[in-house]
Amino acid sequence: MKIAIIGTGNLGCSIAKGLITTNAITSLYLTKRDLKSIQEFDGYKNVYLTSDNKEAVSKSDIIIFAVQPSHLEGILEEIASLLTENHVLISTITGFSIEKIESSVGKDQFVIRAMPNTAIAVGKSVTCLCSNQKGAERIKIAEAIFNRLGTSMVIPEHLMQAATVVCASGIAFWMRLIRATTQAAIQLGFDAKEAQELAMHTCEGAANLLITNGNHPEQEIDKVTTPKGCTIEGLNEMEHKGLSSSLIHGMVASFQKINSIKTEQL
Ligand SMILES: NC(=O)C1=CN([C@@H]2O[C@H](COP(=O)(O)OP(=O)(O)OC[C@H]3O[C@@H](n4cnc5c(N)ncnc54)[C@H](O)[C@@H]3O)[C@@H](O)[C@H]2O)C=CC1
Ligand SMILES: O=C(O)[C@@H]1CCC=N1
Repeated sequence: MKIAIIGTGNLGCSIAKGLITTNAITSLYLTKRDLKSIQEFDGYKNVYLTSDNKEAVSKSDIIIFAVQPSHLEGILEEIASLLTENHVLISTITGFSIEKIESSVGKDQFVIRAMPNTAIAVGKSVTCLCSNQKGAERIKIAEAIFNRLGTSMVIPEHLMQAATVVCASGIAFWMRLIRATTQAAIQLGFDAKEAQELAMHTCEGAANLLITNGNHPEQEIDKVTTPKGCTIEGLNEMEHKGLSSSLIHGMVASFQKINSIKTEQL
């Protein structure tokens, strides 16, 4: 696959790492206005760094956009005349609708929106996908790319903002939970390195139990909570202090922020 990433910042670098380590490319063009911060990719076979978006587009078939929302429209205008019937356009841009992309490139291009997360760098992203009518013919290609880099789910476009909160911002939310459990483990006697190792592997184990067994979290909780034991004591104290409620409130606030940015700035 001849892939270009337009805007190699935090997410673009994560996607590039995932694509390179899984050997998923025939060629990979990485663009950024200032190439200094992406020199780590220089020297990889078939990987090209350029600040020329037009060159990247004309030499690639699959174009992944990973710039800030305010930059996308200008870039689409810049490259629109170079697009052919073969190009598949994949936008990871938060809050930028298919309709708005089509207003720059037309309805006859394959347009796909993808919402991955930074775990794509290690092949563990869950990526939500949707497409325009034409793009439905190429959604399998997008699924193939993102399934190599984790898992994917095709969803209706109206759920893309929610997917951003749950999956993309979700990485930051889970990091905070891991950090908090690490801090607790230090207070309970482990050194910082051991504490983080215990916290992150416990988190991985919990997620894998659900992924492998397909159970509801409460079924797994029931296996751990000895009556009158320490687990239920801790869980109930966390709930008295609002653990579930604060997570839900935080995610709803995040969702409201995306929707307000959409109407104010795009
Ligand atoms: N960071 C994340 O975890 C996720 C981000 N997103 C979305 O991905 C997009 C990028 O996010 P980040 O990587 O965090 O932002 P970022 O600011 O780290 O990266 C954007 C990059 O685009 C480059 N850029 C700006 N104008 C350009 C141009 N004309 N040509 C080429 N490159 C240009 C910038 O130099 C920068 O490196 C955003 O729209 C965000 O909503 C989506 C899912 C997850
Ligand atoms: O925080 C943000 O607005 C972007 C979207 C999802 C991850 N980063």
